[in-house]
Amino acid sequence: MEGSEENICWPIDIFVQKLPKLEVHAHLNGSISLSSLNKLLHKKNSENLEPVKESITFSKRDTLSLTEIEQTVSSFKDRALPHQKTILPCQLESLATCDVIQEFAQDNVHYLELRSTPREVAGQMSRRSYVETVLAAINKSQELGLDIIVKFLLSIDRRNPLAVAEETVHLAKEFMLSSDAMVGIDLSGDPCAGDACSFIPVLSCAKNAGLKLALHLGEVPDKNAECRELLKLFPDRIGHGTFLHSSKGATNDVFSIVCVNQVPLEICLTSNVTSKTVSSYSDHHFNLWYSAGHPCILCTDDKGVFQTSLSNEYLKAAEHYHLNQEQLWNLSYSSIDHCFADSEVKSVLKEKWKQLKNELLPACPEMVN
Ligand SMILES: CNc1ncnc2c1ncn2[C@@H]1O[C@H](COP(=O)(O)O)[C@@H](O)[C@H]1O
Ligand SMILES: [Zn+2]
Repeated sequence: MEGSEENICWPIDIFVQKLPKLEVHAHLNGSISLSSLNKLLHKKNSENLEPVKESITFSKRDTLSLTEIEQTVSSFKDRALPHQKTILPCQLESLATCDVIQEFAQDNVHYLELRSTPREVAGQMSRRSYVETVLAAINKSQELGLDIIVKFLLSIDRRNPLAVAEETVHLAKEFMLSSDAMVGIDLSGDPCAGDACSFIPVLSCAKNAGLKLALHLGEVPDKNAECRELLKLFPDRIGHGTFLHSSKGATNDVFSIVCVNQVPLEICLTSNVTSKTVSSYSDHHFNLWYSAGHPCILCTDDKGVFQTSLSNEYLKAAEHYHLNQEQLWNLSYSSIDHCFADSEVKSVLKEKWKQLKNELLPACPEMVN
């Protein structure tokens, strides 16, 4: 009966759109939508229909292997770049970043953490200028008056050599001194590639400098040894954590470190099912962790590649795990505690959420705070 009363408030698809949301796991280049990509490609040169059509066909498929995702994500925009003779990589990055931020804002995301791997294009863009460009685009979006706070994490791609990771952390340390937006380091890339443990010293250096750590951990099975070592860093959040539950093959010590420390999990439903690291929504680890009261944050991962939105991820949680509107609101609200903003920003966000609550859940006076 309670459920039917809630439905009187808003239909669920409208509710999830109106719900104020936080996005904390979004890879910049995987978040570029097809419409944005199309726009960028046609900005100066209209001959380049081929790569766009290709991307659309590729990403409309229902499932993608992790390797295919890697190829799609990392070449999503790069495939188009050589055709763009009149626009510089930095300009393209800037436009793409602005579009991604605007799209999240339109989806009622009021706080966004973007992450991206600084990359260089010989003779045209250094890793440093890549970081400067994204930060400038973030500043620009803040000046446009969009109702969204944006932060930035630099990604270490585990396929890259240690020297690149060292340069990445060096850049993050340097830019955090001049920009409030620079908040942390992410470890990502093909989860089967490279030796993630070799990055422990550099990750530790980032943490000691005051940068937050969000690590992709246990994205694929049989990585207990790697997870055990990386968990010794006490990451601030875990990306996916698909195989970190004892019932998903994690050893008891690995499982218990995550539980005891209440390390928040960044949950990407569509991404995991599409990339087949999880066989179905009913088999998704979110079910296990959420029902045990473990901190979970719904995220998109690569909204462009997977053609999703954060509203859609909340809708999926409602559909597959029978979360009611009050639970969805609480899930979004509790995510504020796990974001990488300072306590002042968190207070501002909590205030905003509380104000919006009355409009969103008028018929739910029994709601918890
Ligand atoms: C699907 N699950 C995933 N697992 C691991 N890493 C992922 C990922 N999805 C994306 N990336 C990482 O993000 C990069 C693209 O964004 P940026 O160029 O950095 O902005 C990819 O090349 C990969 O390293
Ligand atoms: Zn990810």
